[in-house]
Amino acid sequence: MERIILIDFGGQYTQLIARRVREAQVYCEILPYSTPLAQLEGADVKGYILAGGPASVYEAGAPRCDAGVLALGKPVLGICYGAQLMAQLLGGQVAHAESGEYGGVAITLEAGDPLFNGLEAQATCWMSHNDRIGQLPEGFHATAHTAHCPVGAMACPEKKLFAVQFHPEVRHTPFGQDMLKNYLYDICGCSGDWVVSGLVESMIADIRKTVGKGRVISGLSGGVDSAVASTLVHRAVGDQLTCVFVDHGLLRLNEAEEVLRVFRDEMGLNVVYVDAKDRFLSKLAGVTEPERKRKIIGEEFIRVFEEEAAKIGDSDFLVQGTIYPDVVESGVGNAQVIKSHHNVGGLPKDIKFRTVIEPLRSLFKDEVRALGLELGIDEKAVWRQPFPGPGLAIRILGDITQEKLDILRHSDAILREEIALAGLDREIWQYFTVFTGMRTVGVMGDGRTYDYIIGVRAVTSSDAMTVEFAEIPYPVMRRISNRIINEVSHVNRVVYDITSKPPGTIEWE
Ligand SMILES: Nc1ncnc2c1ncn2[C@@H]1O[C@H](COP(=O)(O)OP(=O)(O)OP(=O)(O)O)[C@@H](O)[C@H]1O
Ligand SMILES: O=c1[nH]c(=O)c2[nH+]cn([C@@H]3O[C@H](COP(=O)(O)O)[C@@H](O)[C@H]3O)c2[nH]1
Ligand SMILES: NC(=O)CC[C@H](N)C(=O)O
Ligand SMILES: [Mg+2]
Repeated sequence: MERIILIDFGGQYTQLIARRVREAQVYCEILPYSTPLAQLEGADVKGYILAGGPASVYEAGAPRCDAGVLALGKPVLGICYGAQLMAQLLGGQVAHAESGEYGGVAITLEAGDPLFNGLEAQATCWMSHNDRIGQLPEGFHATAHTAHCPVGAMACPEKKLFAVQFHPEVRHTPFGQDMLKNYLYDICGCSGDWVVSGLVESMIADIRKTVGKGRVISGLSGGVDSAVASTLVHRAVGDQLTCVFVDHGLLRLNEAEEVLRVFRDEMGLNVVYVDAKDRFLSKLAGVTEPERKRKIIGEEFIRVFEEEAAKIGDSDFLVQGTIYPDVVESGVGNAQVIKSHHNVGGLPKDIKFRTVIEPLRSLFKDEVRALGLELGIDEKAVWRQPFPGPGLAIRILGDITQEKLDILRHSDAILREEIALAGLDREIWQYFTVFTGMRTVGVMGDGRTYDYIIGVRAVTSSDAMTVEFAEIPYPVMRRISNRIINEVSHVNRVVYDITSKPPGTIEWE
């Protein structure tokens, strides 16, 4: 399979570039800037993209990739920081500009540049920079400019080197996707062989090869990721697979019954239900720090899986439905640790399984859903809203008690019922309530109350990497708030979270 290597310099939009390349049906792999040249090469690599980043190339210690990528004879596209780095590595000059450009900017694209083939000369692009290329490297010419930026883009077509100061990957650069396609198809010569649905057979073959005659344990949560991962493994090795569904006491109302009904009864998977409520809750008692909670939960999951593996006669393989955002947010590579997802950053060091199988590790959620539909998994499971492995633990701020869990579960069930009644459950990516732990004064039945605030979080997204708060109609909000306050004891106030991601995250912890 052909691939594009995307070199990461810690920018905000690196993920987005990868998504856009994949949307154009070319597989894209993100590697840190520190990757040695030998690992960047490969016959299947059709080209490179150098991504953006917060640093300035002229600072000491600014991240640099091996300059050798520019001399491999394969196309390279620099974007923003990547463009500036290309200029600098090849002898051009980059300096701090008197005024930066942020947001939508008018740009003139030169005719004749293969990157801009078929595009209108006068266009709008999205900029986010304060440095600019002052002097072009030898052999380059400027191929676009804005009022404040004489080198809006540059190229040396003979060497297949191209660079743009703007961000083609964001939707606010309307011609961006067409430009990327020009790069991928005309310049890199890709044929577009990446379709998620085409992966099923090779994934199954890979799993079969890895597992051989061994036994496999799969962590099944009822979410789409583990449903797809488990189904792939089931197709590959049939009844060598045992799915383990852990009830850690942090599930939603009736969730355990529902998961067993769908996966055991309807889909016919071999599912072991483990009641681990007491052990999780006692390990978590009194713990308030979010990262501590995540690490405890990550470790306890593994201990339960190990015990179940021992019961079925030692299984060497553990399957997890880990997907790409879990890996990135856990700070693998250059990325910062935003939060340790229990299945990646929360894994203990001493884990008894010989191999952890994660067939979905490089996919985004919408790609996983496409695979799920391809595999014929129940539509309800495919479109189920994501639910984090640590469950309600990261929706209770502070320590976890049975009383708080009961309040949270009850309010969450009401929210889900009302969202479904309003027909909004497909539109909204995730919606849940949060136990804030704060108490306020209220008046109910002419008496004073001093009770808890429940937070409501509802967001729209396509991949959980960036989100907007959902614009739930006021009448629906009113019903949600009335019902929660009237029906859940010890709650006298409901607030709505209107934060996007970034700067917020979806979960509160
Ligand atoms: N209660 C659980 N029992 C067993 N395994 C679990 C449980 N919760 C999470 N896991 C494991 O951790 C992985 C990551 O959880 P995560 O919530 O990201 O994925 P998911 O539940 O499969 O899908 P979704 O993100 O849609 O909820 C799961 O794919 C699964 O392997
Ligand atoms: O399995 C999981 N283990 C975790 O530790 C975890 N933390 C967050 N999430 C889910 O990931 C998506 C992004 O969440 P955040 O915006 O809160 O980082 C959202 O869908 C979250 O619900 C998790 N899933
Ligand atoms: N978005 C970016 O890649 C910014 C590059 C560089 N830090 C600048 O300000 O120009
Ligand atoms: Mg889940």
